[in-house]
Amino acid sequence: SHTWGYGPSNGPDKWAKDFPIADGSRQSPINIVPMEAQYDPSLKPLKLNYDQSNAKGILNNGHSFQVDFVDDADSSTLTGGPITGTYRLRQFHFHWGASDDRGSEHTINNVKFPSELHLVHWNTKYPSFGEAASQPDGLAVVGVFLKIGAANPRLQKVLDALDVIKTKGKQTTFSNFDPATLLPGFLDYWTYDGSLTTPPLLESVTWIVLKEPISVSPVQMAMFRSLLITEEGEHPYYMVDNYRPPQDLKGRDVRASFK
Ligand SMILES: NS(=O)(=O)c1ccc(C(=O)NCc2ccc(F)cc2F)cc1
Repeated sequence: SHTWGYGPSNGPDKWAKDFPIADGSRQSPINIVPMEAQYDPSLKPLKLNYDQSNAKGILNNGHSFQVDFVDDADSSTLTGGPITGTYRLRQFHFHWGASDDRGSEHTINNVKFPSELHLVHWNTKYPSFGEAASQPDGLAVVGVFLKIGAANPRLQKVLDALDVIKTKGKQTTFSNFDPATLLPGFLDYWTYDGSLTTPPLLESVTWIVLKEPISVSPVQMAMFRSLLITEEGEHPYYMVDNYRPPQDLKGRDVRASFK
């Protein structure tokens, strides 16, 4: 069976065939309209406590690249914000475009950013990521927009590792990296109930989308686009436009942590 992707024959408009939840009631991403978000004074500040020694490896999975973390203890956690309890960092990854005018999954007033970072966490009330991924309160993903500007030195360490994971299935060790260095100065956020933005599109994600973007330079964006979705030896296709467009809100509320 041909697997899902972002091309004309296996892209987001085709996913509902194999994953009917694609047409569900709490799908992600969404377009965020700040004027329609409700300020919720009961929302707590986000607490992201990451241990840089938990970084394990970096992998090209054929539709993005991700940095995986050791998640067998509460050493890299997300607490506070809209969530109750403790969520453990599992991995972070990005989505990006073929050009700087697109690439993010969430949009703000229909404005697309060139890329979006996702920090994926799972609720420790469940025994594993896989278990949590099937629960309505199982996952929490922090989304961070990347905006074209000055080169981002903290991002550069991740990008420098890409040349050894060019093709699908390649991975290498990646250690001593604190993903908190990728976060903007202020952690104001919007939050809503949503889903994974790639198959299996499970409706288990509390989304926490930061208002403040981080910077990325055009040269750094070109490094994202040098990755391949194809395996070594296959005809090469570049990994670009690996973003799902915004989905219907279907009556959901979007809350803001700030006025
Ligand atoms: N872009 S996003 O942040 O919304 C996102 C985050 C994680 C995953 C994921 O882990 N997929 C594989 C996967 C692995 C195990 C499992 F049980 C479920 C499952 F989706 C997919 C999308």
